[in-house]
Amino acid sequence: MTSNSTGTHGAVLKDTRPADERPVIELKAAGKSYGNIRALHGVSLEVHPGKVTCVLGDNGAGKSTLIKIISGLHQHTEGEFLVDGEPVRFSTPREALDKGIATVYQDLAVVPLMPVWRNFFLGSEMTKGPWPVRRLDIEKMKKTADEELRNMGIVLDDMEQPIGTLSGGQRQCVAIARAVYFGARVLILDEPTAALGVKQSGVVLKYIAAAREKGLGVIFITHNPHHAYMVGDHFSVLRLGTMELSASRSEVSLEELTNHMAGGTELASLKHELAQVRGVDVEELPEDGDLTAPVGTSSEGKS
Ligand SMILES: Nc1ncnc2c1ncn2[C@@H]1O[C@H](COP(=O)(O)OP(=O)(O)OP(=O)(O)O)[C@@H](O)[C@H]1O
Repeated sequence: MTSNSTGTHGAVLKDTRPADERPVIELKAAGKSYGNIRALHGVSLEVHPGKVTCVLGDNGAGKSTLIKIISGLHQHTEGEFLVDGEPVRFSTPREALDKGIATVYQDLAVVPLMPVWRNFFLGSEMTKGPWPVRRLDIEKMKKTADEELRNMGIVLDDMEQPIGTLSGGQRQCVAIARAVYFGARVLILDEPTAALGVKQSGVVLKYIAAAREKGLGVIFITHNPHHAYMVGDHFSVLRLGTMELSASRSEVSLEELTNHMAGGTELASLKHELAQVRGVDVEELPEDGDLTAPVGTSSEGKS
């Protein structure tokens, strides 16, 4: 893959790629330390319009730190962060939003007892100023929210119903539709399917695919390689703050991605924990991952 490059004195060289191949967001060997704790190190990642970049990783891998840098909650302490080819360092989430970067967190910024349509416009200019707004405006807002949701495949009977009565998947979709309506170019989705069952995960995944079709760049944070592979164009696996894998769809199969997550990351962490509990070195545990076998033996040949 061709890439932008950095000069010997740290100056950003011009991106020579054709305009339609340039990323909206680019991290180059980026990192973040919290005091002595190095949460992220040497991470490179690109987000392109109309593409879904999946970021996978175990607990503590650095996923939240990565999205906090991009969404303006924290600043990187190493490397570069570029938006539209320009180095940036956001001080607030508002600055990220102004560049069209919207983050949808798992615990949504919605007010459960408020109607769906008001949540859709929550914080927007349309609901600021003296309240109540004119009946006409309310009808217009309801109609707009309804149309925007329908556009992306969610049909609700009543825009007046409290958003808390919707399923978790539908609430995620309202938040995504809201970000799209208010002009997001990049959506950062923080584990949007984590708390959902199969059917609701399907609803959200369909919505992610719809956002992609609309030309948005998406960063999809997830623990689930199957969910990632259903909608992803590129897969980045973080492990202990560094990028363990960065591969496009044609470069990695679902099986390989799953093995990376389950076989590599999870098993390695579990073995590390178990070795600590048993007070032995990791090397002394069975190679084949049979953690029931006695220390210093292999489970092969076990009757
Ligand atoms: N504000 C902070 N101060 C100090 N250390 C932090 C802070 N935030 C995160 N860390 C540390 O940075 C590392 C990466 O954490 P991060 O939350 O980014 O991981 P994660 O992949 O999002 O994990 P999870 O899936 O559990 O949310 C962890 O070791 C964590 O303890």
